[in-house]
Amino acid sequence: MSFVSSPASGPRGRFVTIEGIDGAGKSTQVERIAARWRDAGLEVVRTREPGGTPLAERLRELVLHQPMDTLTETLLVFAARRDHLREVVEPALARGAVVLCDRFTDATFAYQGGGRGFDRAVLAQLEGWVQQGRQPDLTFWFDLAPEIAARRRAAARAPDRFESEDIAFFTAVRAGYAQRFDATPQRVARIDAEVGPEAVAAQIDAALEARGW
Ligand SMILES: Nc1ncnc2c1ncn2[C@@H]1O[C@H](COP(=O)(O)OP(=O)(O)OP(=O)(O)O)[C@@H](O)[C@H]1O
Ligand SMILES: Cc1cn([C@H]2C[C@H](O)[C@@H](COP(=O)(O)O)O2)c(=O)[nH]c1=O
Repeated sequence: MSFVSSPASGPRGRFVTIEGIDGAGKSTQVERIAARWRDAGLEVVRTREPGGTPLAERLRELVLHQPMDTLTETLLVFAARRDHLREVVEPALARGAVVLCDRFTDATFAYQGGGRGFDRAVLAQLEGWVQQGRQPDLTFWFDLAPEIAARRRAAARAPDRFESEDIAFFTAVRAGYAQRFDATPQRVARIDAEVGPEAVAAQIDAALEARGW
């Protein structure tokens, strides 16, 4: 397994993202995915959005905990993303690393677009400006019923601004993910996240093996 292409074309890493509603079980799996590539000798950069740089982590604190309107929320997640891309993601991909990122722009389409009802055409414009064409090579979509995710969250931690939202919000976020992924099915591996951690891990392995990764 090598993600590094010939010297003539320069190194090229892989950008892998993990998505799903809060409580889907992403954090539970991420280190296992990273270890798979690390064990194969690859550099793995584990990161997250919003966040991943000192500036973006400060913006994350605001987005998760300060009251604000949806336009402000949207601009802050894209501002955090711009810094993260420039400082972490693009340099790592240029070195030939695997970047494993907990959430990316699909979350903006799902949460701000689906959950908050923000205009998707504006999101698409911001996406173009901020990302200059950068998209994940592979996205794991941890999909499960919002009721199950809510029970998991309630048992795990105190809620932030998003986690305090009701089932209707997370139903809209889930639909937002489904709509977003309809447009790019080839880059998305849907994971049935309602099953136990071992069964989730087996689906991830199968998706990677199906891609020769
Ligand atoms: N497959 C699973 N089956 C049952 N419980 C799970 C499973 N995966 C994770 N959990 C539990 O559910 C809770 C939420 O999991 P986790 O923090 O991994 O979710 P998450 O998707 O990272 O959430 P968030 O996006 O909000 O950070 C934790 O208590 C975790 O132990
Ligand atoms: C990238 C991104 C994230 N969000 C929301 C989704 C989650 O509720 C939080 C991040 O918390 P996590 O525990 O790290 O998953 O932020 C969003 O609304 N829009 C985005 O673009």
